[in-house]
Amino acid sequence: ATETGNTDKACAASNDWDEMHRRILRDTSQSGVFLAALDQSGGSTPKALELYGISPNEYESEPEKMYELVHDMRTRIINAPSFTGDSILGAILFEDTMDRTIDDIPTATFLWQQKGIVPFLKIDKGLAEQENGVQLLKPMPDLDDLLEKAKRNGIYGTKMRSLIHSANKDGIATVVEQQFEIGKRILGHGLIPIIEPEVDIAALDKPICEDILRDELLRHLNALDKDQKVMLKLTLPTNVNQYKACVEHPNCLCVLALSGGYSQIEANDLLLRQNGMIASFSRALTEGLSAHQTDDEFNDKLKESIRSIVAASTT
Ligand SMILES: O=P(O)(O)OC[C@H]1O[C@](O)(COP(=O)(O)O)[C@@H](O)[C@@H]1O
Repeated sequence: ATETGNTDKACAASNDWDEMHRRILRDTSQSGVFLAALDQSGGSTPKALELYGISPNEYESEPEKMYELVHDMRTRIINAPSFTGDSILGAILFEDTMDRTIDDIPTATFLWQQKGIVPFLKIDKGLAEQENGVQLLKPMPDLDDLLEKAKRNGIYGTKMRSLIHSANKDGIATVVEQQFEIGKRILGHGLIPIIEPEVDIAALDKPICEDILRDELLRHLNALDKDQKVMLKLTLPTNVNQYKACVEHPNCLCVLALSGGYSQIEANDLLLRQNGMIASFSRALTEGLSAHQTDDEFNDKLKESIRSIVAASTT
């Protein structure tokens, strides 16, 4: 009986994954939806909490409290009436968020079953030191275990962020190579990787970085097998339709845009010019939300932000 039960559970999980995949294929080709990035790591959470009106004094003496506070913020976002699958195609979670619950339901399951939102997991361990104008991903020694855990938790795909600071051809080539190498391991576990080689918006030679990056991305996309599909998550480019060839590439499910430190207005404005790119904003999504707002004020602000980001993601 136990064996049958386990098999049934495994089937249910894989049916859910297939259903999520159908949703991704359908909705990324239509546009008018976007991904919410709710995956600030331990390193970027203090800044996110500060912007939300919670100062480090409130948790400094108890490091674990920081994760509780940021989970409360994410729970408030996810529970908001406007945060549904109608506008939010997917949400990217930090591992700690996946490990926690919302209304006593594991976060990824809650997102999919109660909200119709496809859950993704941030799997990187942060950035290595800068070399050759770029920061590669730090080693991920437990990657295979983490990917299996992600699958058990009903996660559809993953994301990992590296960072490009300047137009160093070798550096950018190494970043993209590492992203695709790990991306193939992720595909091997039956998950869809989001390849995220961010270009720093302050890079002095940003458009040149973006030309080198596009060429490297296409080289690696061209080398994938027919059934190896990935997503890309990229800085909003300087040139209009910079990543058109990636958007149209058969191995690319969709091209997402990160907000990168641009304000919501700037990010939306830049995104509007890029046909086929859809938002996967973190800072530009949570801009203007505060722990000190009433629920009505919070929900109204989030609704307006979601409306504007949907409009910018529609081309
Ligand atoms: O925790 P990290 O790796 O510093 O990433 C911070 C954020 O960067 C992103 O990749 C992009 O976020 P922004 O839209 O704020 O640029 C998010 O997914 C993530 O929350």
